[in-house]
Amino acid sequence: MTNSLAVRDLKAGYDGTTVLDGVDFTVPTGTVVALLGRNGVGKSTFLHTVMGMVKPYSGSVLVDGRELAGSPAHVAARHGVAIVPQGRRVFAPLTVEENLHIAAGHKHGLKRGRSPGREPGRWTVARIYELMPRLAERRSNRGDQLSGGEQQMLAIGRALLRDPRLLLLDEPSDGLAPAVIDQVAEVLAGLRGEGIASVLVEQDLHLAFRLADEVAVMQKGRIVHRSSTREFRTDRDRAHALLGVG
Ligand SMILES: Nc1ncnc2c1ncn2[C@@H]1O[C@H](COP(=O)(O)OP(=O)(O)OP(=O)(O)O)[C@@H](O)[C@H]1O
Repeated sequence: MTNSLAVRDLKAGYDGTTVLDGVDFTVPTGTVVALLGRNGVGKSTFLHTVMGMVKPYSGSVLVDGRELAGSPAHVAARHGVAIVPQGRRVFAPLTVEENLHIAAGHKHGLKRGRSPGREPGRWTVARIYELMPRLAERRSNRGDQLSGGEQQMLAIGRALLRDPRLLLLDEPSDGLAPAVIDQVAEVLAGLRGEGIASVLVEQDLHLAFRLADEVAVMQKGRIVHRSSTREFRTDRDRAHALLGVG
């Protein structure tokens, strides 16, 4: 099986501090891998380093076989990496429609109004509305008039419009009510079959277990456990020891 993402001995941090202390991590093509771990172990830093927002000290980040370690985020974006950041940064003063068209514009070299049709792996604003009808209903609302769940959906829509082959999701459930988490989970589950590999950083274990094929656990900037989701969720003692939860 090929890997969409293969990270080797990645070291990174901020101003000389070490946060990632030799991370080895793979995402087989078309699969979802949940990256779990207690607060502050370096999960967001890992996503930011893969995306090119944090420059690594050393190590390798292969995306579809191409070395991206140390490349800036726009290069990673061009090679099919997209991130849905924690806190779902959408443009507050712009409408849903404008937010989506800006993301789509990046892809089409700012040639607006052209629809590339329904090619597999190609996302259009119309397809985003199909996947998330709630966004279609709210298309004229500004980003800051949306609920947390709607903002999360908009952030997911913006990332998809980059046609990612590797999607980095940073705590999509953060700050959302359980019923809303369910809606977001349904959207993410709907991406199955789209050929997108994902890294899902998530504190909500129910969501992680529902979406992920495999589970990795980070402690102190290293991956200390890797298994199938099925194996991990049935081994409560291990989950408790690694994450401090039952
Ligand atoms: N921009 C930054 N500048 C300096 N230090 C940072 C920065 N971002 C994160 N850190 C530090 O890096 C360490 C790891 O943080 P990170 O956000 O990657 O952890 P995390 O596992 O994602 O935790 P959480 O679930 O709380 O987001 C922490 O000690 C944090 O304070």
